[in-house]
Amino acid sequence: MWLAWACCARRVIRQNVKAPRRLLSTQASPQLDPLSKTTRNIGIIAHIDAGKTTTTERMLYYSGYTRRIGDVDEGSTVTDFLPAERARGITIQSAAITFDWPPKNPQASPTLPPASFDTVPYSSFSHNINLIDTPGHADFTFEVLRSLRVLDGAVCILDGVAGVEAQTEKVWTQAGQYHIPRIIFVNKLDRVGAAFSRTVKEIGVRLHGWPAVCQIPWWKGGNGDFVGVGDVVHLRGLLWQGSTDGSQIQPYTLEQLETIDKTFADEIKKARIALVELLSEHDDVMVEHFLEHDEDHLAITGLQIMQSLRRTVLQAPQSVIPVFAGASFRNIGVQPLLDSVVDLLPSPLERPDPETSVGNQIGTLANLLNAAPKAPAQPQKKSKDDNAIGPAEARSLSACALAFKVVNDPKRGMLVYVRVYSGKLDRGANLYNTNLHVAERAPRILKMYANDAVEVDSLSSGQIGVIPGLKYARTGDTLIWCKGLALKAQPPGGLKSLQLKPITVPPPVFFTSIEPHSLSEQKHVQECLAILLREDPSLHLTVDEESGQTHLAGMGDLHLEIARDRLLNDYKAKARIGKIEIGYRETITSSTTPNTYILDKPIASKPAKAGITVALTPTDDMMVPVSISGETLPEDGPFETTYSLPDNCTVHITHANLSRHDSSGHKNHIPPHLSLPGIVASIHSGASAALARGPYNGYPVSNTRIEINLDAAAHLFGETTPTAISMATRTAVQNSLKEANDASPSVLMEPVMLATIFVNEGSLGAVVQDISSSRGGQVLSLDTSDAPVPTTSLTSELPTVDPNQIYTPPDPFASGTGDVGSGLGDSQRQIVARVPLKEMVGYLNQLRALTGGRGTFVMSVDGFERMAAQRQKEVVDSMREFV
Ligand SMILES: Nc1nc2c(ncn2[C@@H]2O[C@H](COP(=O)(O)OP(=O)(O)OP(=O)(O)O)[C@@H](O)[C@H]2O)c(=O)[nH]1
Repeated sequence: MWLAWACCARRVIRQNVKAPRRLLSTQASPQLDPLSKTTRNIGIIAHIDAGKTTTTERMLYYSGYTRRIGDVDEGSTVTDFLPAERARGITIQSAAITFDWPPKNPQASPTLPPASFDTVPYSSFSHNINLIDTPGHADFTFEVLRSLRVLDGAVCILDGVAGVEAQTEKVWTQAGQYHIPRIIFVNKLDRVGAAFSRTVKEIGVRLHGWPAVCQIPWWKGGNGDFVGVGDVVHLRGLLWQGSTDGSQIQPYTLEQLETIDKTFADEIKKARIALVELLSEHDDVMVEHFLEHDEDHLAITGLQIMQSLRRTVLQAPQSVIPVFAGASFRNIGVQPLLDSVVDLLPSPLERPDPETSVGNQIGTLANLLNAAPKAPAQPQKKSKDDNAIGPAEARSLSACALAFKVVNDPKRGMLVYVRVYSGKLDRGANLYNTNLHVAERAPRILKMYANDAVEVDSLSSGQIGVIPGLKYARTGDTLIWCKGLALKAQPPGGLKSLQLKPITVPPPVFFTSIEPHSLSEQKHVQECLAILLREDPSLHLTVDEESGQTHLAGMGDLHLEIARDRLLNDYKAKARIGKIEIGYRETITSSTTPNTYILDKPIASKPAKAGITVALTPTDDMMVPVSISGETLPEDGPFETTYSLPDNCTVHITHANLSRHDSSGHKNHIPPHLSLPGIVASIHSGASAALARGPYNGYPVSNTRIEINLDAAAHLFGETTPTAISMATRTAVQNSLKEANDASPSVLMEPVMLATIFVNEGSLGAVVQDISSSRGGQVLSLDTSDAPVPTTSLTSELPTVDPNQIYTPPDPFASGTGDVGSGLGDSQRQIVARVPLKEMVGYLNQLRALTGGRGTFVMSVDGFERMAAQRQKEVVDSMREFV
């Protein structure tokens, strides 16, 4: 009999349910919030083209939110909604969509979840899933990172033919750094050449974890026709009917399988033994179950196995990786995968508290809110320290949320996706943006269900939702709500500087110039660019105020190509966009003595006067990308303020007589309309503007320390305004940069990439030769992808896995046993090399030519390096050719 999945799952699972003797709940406080308890915020991560969007479309369809299955190849998917995504068949923006799994019965009245899930599977109750489909292309790594931040768990999709690919490894490691519990879905098992066994072994060695094979592929008659899966957890076969929408699944018990496909039934038993053995090594409770069941691997219930898997998945670091099988495009395997999402991945209540800062204090959100002294606060007495949160202030915080994504929806306008981390956010709340220090009202709150937006009254902690109509909030901003606080009022004490940990934005390595067709178009072009930047903080914009030239910089050529498409096609900006070029940096080679500049000219027809003293010093040669928080450094004394700027630059401001900690004496030194925070912020913005274009070749300036002396008596006047300070600083720094360049010419720094290249053994020699001779790269390591991969600093907590110790079922297409350790003739090799970015432009085509189309690679910025004189000359000459 064919059964719809939801009923079939319930029935089979119920047969297996027995109350375990020892119960374990990882939930912090299960009764706290029934909604959060039954919420899963999960992401889908993978290499490009592994099938993320295809799988997501099935998830939406089976959960009842779409009436037809969208097709990537026809451009009819829900999640890839940008025209640029649909045209290219790739995901660029991560989209967050909500659905329920198992589907809710629309006729049934709402019920509360069971008090505990100790005796029933989580998937026996409908859960609210917020799913984030992330891009696989390396140019959009930042999109992936900002999504990872708000996830509680992830499904990693692998292409069953290609196995563990370069980008998978990268995203997997990044997710591991955020301690995100992960499960794996081996997709595309219907394709000729699919190798489940090899893929599972690659999971072990490349992703540094023990694969727990929870499903094995069901190849009809043992040959290549993929028809379903063997469910190792519940000991059954699940057969999908070919050429249907996949909603009907035929379950077979082991006894039934014995008669129709004995080899398959035997393999499920072997897989079960391996699974119980593996779990017993990582979970003591499983050992107890094993002994209770007289050491019979098959007698342990499906629920006990699931609970054990869940415990191991939630261990940090995660060393057991549950593996599932399917072919989304053929509609096979998605429903059991969804059950596993609910059963194995954590609710928001089971996740660690987010990292947060208040001024220079760093801790978890709960810690910072509770760190306030326990004694009752003096109601009228205002906290002296602006960087502290007292008990009264902590109590006044009604909600704290992170804006993790801003999308300009063609129909609904600007949508800000938020995740609430504390409290409850109500419709109509006045949200204070602690990054921009502005407040704005949240007129409505939405949940995005596939194509429909549903209005809700509030979002509680752990929930993801969308606020439409916000004017300022950008991706990465922290939004707080203090109930009762007027829109124009500031939150009390340290609350106004409370920030959830920002995401590291990598330095941009490509740029293009943008020029409006006419002066009248300029305003519209600028508005469109502002939207692009609000959506994507990994784009950088610089405007040269003298020449009016605008440069847009980004992470990769595809990144800028997409930005160009959006600007011209989606937003209809009328502008000429230049060719995409490498973003070099220039750096000074000599120090300057202090120069004082006094600006004294009207600004916007009003008298303005301000002065500043500036000196420059070059810093280290090598530049390593670092995160720029825009915050002052904690080690500063009261009379100095240091900002880290992009590209290894710093600005150190000395402000004698003006203490950062005590403003009571400031009125004796500075005009009443100015404040020290406002002054240093203006100096910061002026210095940043000057560094955006260097005097040597117009590239951003790197590796420079700016010493600024603010002498209030000599530099501040009655006509001094923040704009005047900023302009004076900009000119002073520009003058000093010119002086340094005249004394001894600046040099160029070029982006150098860390490339990981996967090739077949036969092409190794040619690829290494090409990298090291023709491209001037430096090969750092050569590994076989079959050999146990040694752990690195990022994976050092994880096991080094011997592939021979991993259980796998036989592959129908395998030339041998699929034993990765046995050294197959055409095994994969991994080359890690440092190569200048200039030499990697268009590399994929060359790699494909050298490897018969089989080579792949990923790269990320490793740093910027000073160029040798000859190389620099070539670059400068080639640039002049285009002028
Ligand atoms: N044969 C087969 N093809 C599949 C399967 N799943 C996806 N595909 C195809 O693989 C291609 C890529 O699928 P997508 O779903 O766009 O992959 P993706 O991971 O979202 O790709 P990006 O968004 O670009 O990273 C499309 O042509 C799909 O039709 C599968 O199970 N079997």
